[in-house]
Amino acid sequence: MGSKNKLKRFRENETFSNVVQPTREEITNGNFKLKGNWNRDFFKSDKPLVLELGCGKGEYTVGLAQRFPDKNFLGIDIKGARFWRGAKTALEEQIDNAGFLRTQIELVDQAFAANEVSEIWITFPDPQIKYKRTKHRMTNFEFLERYKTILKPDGLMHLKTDSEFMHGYTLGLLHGLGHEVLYAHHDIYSNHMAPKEVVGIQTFYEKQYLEQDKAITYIKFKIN
Ligand SMILES: C[S@@+](CC[C@H](N)C(=O)[O-])C[C@H]1O[C@@H](n2cnc3c(N)ncnc32)[C@H](O)[C@@H]1O
Repeated sequence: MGSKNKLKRFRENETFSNVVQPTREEITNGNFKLKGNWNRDFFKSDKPLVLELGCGKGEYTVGLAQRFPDKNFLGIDIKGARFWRGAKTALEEQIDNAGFLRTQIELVDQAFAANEVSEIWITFPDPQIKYKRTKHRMTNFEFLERYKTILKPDGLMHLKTDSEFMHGYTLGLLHGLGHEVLYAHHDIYSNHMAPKEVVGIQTFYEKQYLEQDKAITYIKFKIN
């Protein structure tokens, strides 16, 4: 995408009522107004709050919001020019239970209060395979701890990825840490038992992997 197009999207994001773009300082200074108040002040409705981390264009945020009007969905990504797509679609189609937050996933435990979140979807994260990149892997121990602080005690986690490495790494970690795996499959489109929302929504990255005939994996789990 050209830089002119990006700038246009950045400007439009600023006018979108369903987009929040706080500075890092606004989140980390301890006074972030939306922390603990996402339903009351942003969605203006009291429903279970579901996050999509690394949402890209926001296919899951928008797709799930359409399928589950009784929940609120917030897509999070650092790249505003990407989620512009999902935000614009949600506005045009008047999907008022979908929104977007531009921030670093590392800050989730400062952007949300304890027990504020009911579910977290992680969709096609970069697997960060190299050893030195382990700290950026979105299901590593530190990230799981962050998710745990904001999730309700019975909160659900969903990981959808094409990466066999990410799938195996996460399963191993969950097993080792004694977390509860509720469902796992290494090739969801070959499994007729796969949950509808897992096979019924395809993200931008996912479509490219499917064209390359790659298997798509999924894990649903709880963090104890
Ligand atoms: C491989 S893409 C997947 C996007 C989308 N979920 C999809 O499946 O099409 C990973 C996304 O995560 C975002 N991302 C990666 N690390 C991040 C971080 N630490 N904080 C916020 N966003 C991040 C990137 O900007 C990118 O949009």
